[in-house]
Amino acid sequence: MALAPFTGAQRLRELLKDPKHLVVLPGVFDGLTARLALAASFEGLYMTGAGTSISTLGWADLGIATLSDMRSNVEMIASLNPSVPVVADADTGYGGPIMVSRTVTQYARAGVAALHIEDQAQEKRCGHLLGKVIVDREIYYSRLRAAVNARNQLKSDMLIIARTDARQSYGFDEAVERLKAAVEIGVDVLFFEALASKEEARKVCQIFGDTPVLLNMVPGGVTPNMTAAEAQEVGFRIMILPGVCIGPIIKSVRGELEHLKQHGTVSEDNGSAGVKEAFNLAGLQECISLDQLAGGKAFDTVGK
Ligand SMILES: C[C@](O)(C(=O)O)[C@H](CC(=O)O)C(=O)O
Repeated sequence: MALAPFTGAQRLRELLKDPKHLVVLPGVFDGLTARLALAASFEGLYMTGAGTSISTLGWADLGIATLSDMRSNVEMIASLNPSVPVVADADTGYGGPIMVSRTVTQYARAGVAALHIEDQAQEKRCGHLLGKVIVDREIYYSRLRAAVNARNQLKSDMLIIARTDARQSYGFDEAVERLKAAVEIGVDVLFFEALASKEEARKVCQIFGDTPVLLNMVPGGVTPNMTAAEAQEVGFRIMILPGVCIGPIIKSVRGELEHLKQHGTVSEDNGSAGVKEAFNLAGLQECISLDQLAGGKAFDTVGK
């Protein structure tokens, strides 16, 4: 709640100045996962669209989440610690250039450090699934131009990331061409979705040299698994792991629910992170201090 000494966008730009540094961003999608990642002191967070769609709407990532669903979620996440950069999924930009412009403006006002816009059609899906429909180059470029123009007009520090999903339908060279045009348009970071091998990954990082390239590490996806050390050695500058929280949550909560159904009570593990720990994780002490500093007495005994 305190004023941030610098914005997330400024911090991300600082981190990207070191060409040898890899910024690792765990995928978060709600207050709890964001708090856990902040407590683990990552340099930044990635707000996954897939996770947001599943957790806030209860539906798969098929272009169902709207600009306002995504903006309200990222605004909440970015507000928890405004100095920590939040890179956010902005899918297709949610429409033509006018909508892309609105998306960029709303994300910038929400405190987002960087957003990515892709070249999938509105009926989009996870970049590692089959049957993706890709829009023509000109439609994609107009999305990116609208994004860069809106950001510049706002005089915002927010970075624009161009994501291409063209690899699957049109091949490696077409995806590279699209990203080359994206650099000309003025984007800051490149996101080559669903790289098919480590060799391809290395080639992309070499082709784009100074322009930072982002790696999307999806377990069980098309891209071979790489550790942070390997990704850094290949030449990536940012690594997002959209599934790092959602997978374990599904597994452990499902197990716990099955236990309750079978035994009529929670498992021994269930209380391992009690309610107090959960509240502490979610800023309990910070809120008590804030109240007391203002002369409030309401929470004096809350922790006793
Ligand atoms: C990066 C991504 O856009 C996301 O929503 O997090 C997804 C991740 C996923 O579906 O696992 C993607 O399209 O890769």
